[in-house]
Amino acid sequence: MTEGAGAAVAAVRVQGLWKRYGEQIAVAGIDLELPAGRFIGLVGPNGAGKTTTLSMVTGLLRPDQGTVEIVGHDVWRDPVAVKARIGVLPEGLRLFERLSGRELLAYTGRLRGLPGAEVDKRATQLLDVLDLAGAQHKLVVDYSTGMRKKIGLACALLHNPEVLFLDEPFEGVDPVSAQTIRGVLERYTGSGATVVFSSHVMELVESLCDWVAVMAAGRIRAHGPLADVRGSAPTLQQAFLELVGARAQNTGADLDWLGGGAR
Ligand SMILES: Nc1ncnc2c1ncn2[C@@H]1O[C@H](COP(=O)(O)OP(=O)(O)OP(=O)(O)O)[C@@H](O)[C@H]1O
Repeated sequence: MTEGAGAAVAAVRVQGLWKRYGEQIAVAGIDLELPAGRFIGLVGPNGAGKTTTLSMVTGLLRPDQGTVEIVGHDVWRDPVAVKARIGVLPEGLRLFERLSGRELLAYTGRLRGLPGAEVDKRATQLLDVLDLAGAQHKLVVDYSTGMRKKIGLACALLHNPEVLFLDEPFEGVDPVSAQTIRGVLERYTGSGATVVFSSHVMELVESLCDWVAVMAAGRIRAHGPLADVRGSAPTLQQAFLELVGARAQNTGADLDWLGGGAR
């Protein structure tokens, strides 16, 4: 059956995706379809394979096997079309440290092929909204962790992508900056764009996302609208612990020597 004319194209379609590092299987053959226009959380414990998956999905890391399509374009066969449609805030973000925030945005805008005047306008607005206007002429090397995340987000949003990928966007970010980032992302998805972000902070995912995919040991354990994945569990955290298994509930009872004071 062919797709009906009215059928929505998925923001991301992943089929049979594998990645091994030597003996270590980081991503074990995942299939996943992420709907467009949603705020999507990719959650999982440390080492689950989230970063590896996002790196393959955004064309930063070549899979051993499998395909990825972003709004209908193959990431590896049609990289230019894909890169024009996505924004990425990767883990361990590398920035041009010797540029100021304003210069970094100007440079990113020109790389994206935007006219200078449009880049200036958007940069001014983004710097303002993200509360970086006062630091726009400061070198990026002198930015704090939270400021780096915000300027990285501004760079990822500058060309108005259809799908935005964020790897742990709130890590190291203070509550005020987190609220600012959150506001920008909510406005962005409110206009029909898609956000995919990875996190292991369940409360954050639960409060932000309307769609989640749970990953553990390189596999997708559950995916769908937040309410469906949470099921009858009182919180996403509880549902997550049940999904990833009993080991996650180990409370360290064996560490009977631990308690402070030399014994
Ligand atoms: N470059 C690499 N070389 C070898 N092994 C790697 C490499 N990158 C990731 N791995 C392994 O692949 C697995 C998945 O790692 P990945 O970073 O994708 O997980 P994650 O879910 O993003 O974890 P975290 O939440 O801790 O960032 C882990 O077992 C990790 O040790």
